[in-house]
Amino acid sequence: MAVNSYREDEFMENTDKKKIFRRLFSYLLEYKAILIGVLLCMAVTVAISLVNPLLIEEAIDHYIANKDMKGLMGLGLFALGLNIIFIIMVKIRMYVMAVVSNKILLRIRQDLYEHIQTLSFSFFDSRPTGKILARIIGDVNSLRDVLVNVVTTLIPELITVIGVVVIMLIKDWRLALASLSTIPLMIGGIWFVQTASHKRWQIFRKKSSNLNAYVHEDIAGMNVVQSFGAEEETREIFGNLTDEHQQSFVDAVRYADMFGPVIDFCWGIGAMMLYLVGVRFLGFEKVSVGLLVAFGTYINMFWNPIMNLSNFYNNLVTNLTAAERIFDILDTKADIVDAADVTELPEVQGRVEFSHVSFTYDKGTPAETKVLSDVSFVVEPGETIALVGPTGAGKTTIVNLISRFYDIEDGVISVDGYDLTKISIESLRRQMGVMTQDNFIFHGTVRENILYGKLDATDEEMIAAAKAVNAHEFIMKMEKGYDTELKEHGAGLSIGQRQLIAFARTMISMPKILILDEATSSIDTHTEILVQKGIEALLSGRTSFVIAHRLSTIQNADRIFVIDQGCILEQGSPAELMKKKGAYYDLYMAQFAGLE
Ligand SMILES: Nc1ncnc2c1ncn2[C@@H]1O[C@H](COP(=O)(O)OP(=O)(O)OP(=O)(O)O)[C@@H](O)[C@H]1O
Repeated sequence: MAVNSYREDEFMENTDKKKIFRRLFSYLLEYKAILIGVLLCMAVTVAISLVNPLLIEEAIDHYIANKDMKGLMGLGLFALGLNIIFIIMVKIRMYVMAVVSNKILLRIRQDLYEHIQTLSFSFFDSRPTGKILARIIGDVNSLRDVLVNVVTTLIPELITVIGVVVIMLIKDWRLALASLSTIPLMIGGIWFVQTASHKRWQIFRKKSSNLNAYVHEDIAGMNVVQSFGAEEETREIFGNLTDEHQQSFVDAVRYADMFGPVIDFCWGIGAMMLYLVGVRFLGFEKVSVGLLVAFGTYINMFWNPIMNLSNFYNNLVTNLTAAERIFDILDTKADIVDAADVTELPEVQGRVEFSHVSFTYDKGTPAETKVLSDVSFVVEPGETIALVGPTGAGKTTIVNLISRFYDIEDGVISVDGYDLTKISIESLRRQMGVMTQDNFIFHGTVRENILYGKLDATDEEMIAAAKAVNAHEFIMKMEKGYDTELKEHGAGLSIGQRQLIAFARTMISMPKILILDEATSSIDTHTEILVQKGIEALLSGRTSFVIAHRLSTIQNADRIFVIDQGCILEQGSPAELMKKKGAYYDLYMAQFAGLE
């Protein structure tokens, strides 16, 4: 059940922006030593920029007023030297911050990727792949500017602003107050703009995510789209989604772009107040030209960083939603996790027991609509169990529960007497082999795809596994044998060939418990007989569960479970069930009637 698709916006809890910012900042703190170096560079640049207006005041009031050209030249050279140091420091700071921010993005992406690997099936069942990709790629990239600007803008500009205010107050408190009289207006304006734009940036990110989800789904299902000639419909859906995306962007930008004019307005009024108070009320006898010029520079030095800070804030508001979405995933707890006191499952014999197991995918579903209700059975080591029954009966669900891909609501599932919730998931899954109809083939060589089952296997083991499932022959016919490059999803291979490679991958891991969920359905009958022989040889003495709609493939099973509506309707050997003339007999006759 998908809780959201490309049609619906993702639900996000309201988060505390300060907390998100602090958390993002904590990534920076891991580079404390480097950041202290950067801040020292910046302290030098801030100090130089604060001294510059004083040099101008000195030049005007002392050297120019006294026509001291020599002194003026000396001061000019001194200013030049300071400003060369300024440029070098800025370059160093920019380079170091680019390296640090990239390292942090890598780390966040790695954390996100590793965390997603631990999440349970229910997480992936409930959201489209495209939306997950949007968070790993797009949202993480959006954080780059925020991280760099925290250090290069927030800290130095704040220091500059405080420094400027202090110097202005010391030099002339009346001019200082006049220049800064519009600060309350600015705070009110920015608060209004950020509140309005943050909501709209959240909507924009959700719309981007929807678009991503749709494009991903559309490309993955391109063969269906083209074979049903549905290009027109998909174009229309895509068009609607891009319209929504674009509209949400325009909406957000409309508010975000108000940051600049608010600052400009307050800056302009502040400058007017400075000259009004300086010239009109105080007069030239109290305020020297040099002081007024210095104040004119300081007022720019105050509002310029304020403008930069507001741009930073704007950028923060825009991208904080990306951080929210990343932390939302990082905070998603895996449903299926090891309890604190789990033990390692030792090497198993393969006895599987279900005791009064009930299960539903949506917790809290009424008893009568449960996917499995009160299922009990015992499978002895080495037994081959075939699960048959109508579509949606619950066969796949039963085998998924043995691997503990989902947790049950009632009852106990155990392997060799070990309750699955009391043993580590890794030690359980390591001893299991699961093959489904649509086994994934990764981009890489045939060898890499097979070795996925056992990374340290030797070439001999790999060839033995491939031979056992009769994949060796067709692999050797490929251009470069085991070194042939396969495309993503196994494009370029027949479905049967993909399954043979997946079989070899499962075989090489030599599982103690094997699950074949419609695994042989795409192999032609001749190959299937060969594969079956291989499987039988490899798995003699191992427990296996085989789900098959083609009843001809399960005639060698020790027992057949007929599953219907989440219950085991009947069970027994193929011969016993035929004799019983119950549900299995009916299924068998329905498949083979007319063939005899
Ligand atoms: N991930 C899921 N989320 C919610 N419901 C699910 C999920 N997977 C299966 N179901 C539901 O659980 C029921 C049993 O599904 P299951 O896949 O076990 O049937 P099955 O017997 O294996 O069917 P088939 O022979 O078609 O593969 C069905 O009603 C199905 O809709």
